[in-house]
Amino acid sequence: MTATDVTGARTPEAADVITGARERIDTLDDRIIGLIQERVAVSAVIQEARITSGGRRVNLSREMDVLGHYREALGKPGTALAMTLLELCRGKI
Ligand SMILES: O=C(O)C(=O)C[C@]1(C(=O)O)C=C[C@@H](O)C=C1
Repeated sequence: MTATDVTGARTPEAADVITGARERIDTLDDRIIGLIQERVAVSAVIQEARITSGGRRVNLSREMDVLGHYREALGKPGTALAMTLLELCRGKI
């Protein structure tokens, strides 16, 4: 397969742009995944402390703040993203 086939571009110049930009996206995705894993670990510390103290795993008022933060930054899809992050961090509720 040629670079144009793989990228869907119709010219070698466009294929070069796409190939370079995809490398940057792959690097960004690796960083995003690393940050998500870090968030999961920090969230686990909070939940553990709360549960050990006799509290509940989930704190809905804080989740509303997190959802609002993402919605303000990213719009409606931000809410869906935050819900997915919360599910990764505390499991399904
Ligand atoms: O901030 C907390 O109290 C947390 O437990 C962290 C966190 C989160 O991952 O953002 C996870 C579970 C809670 O329901 C609320 C928020």
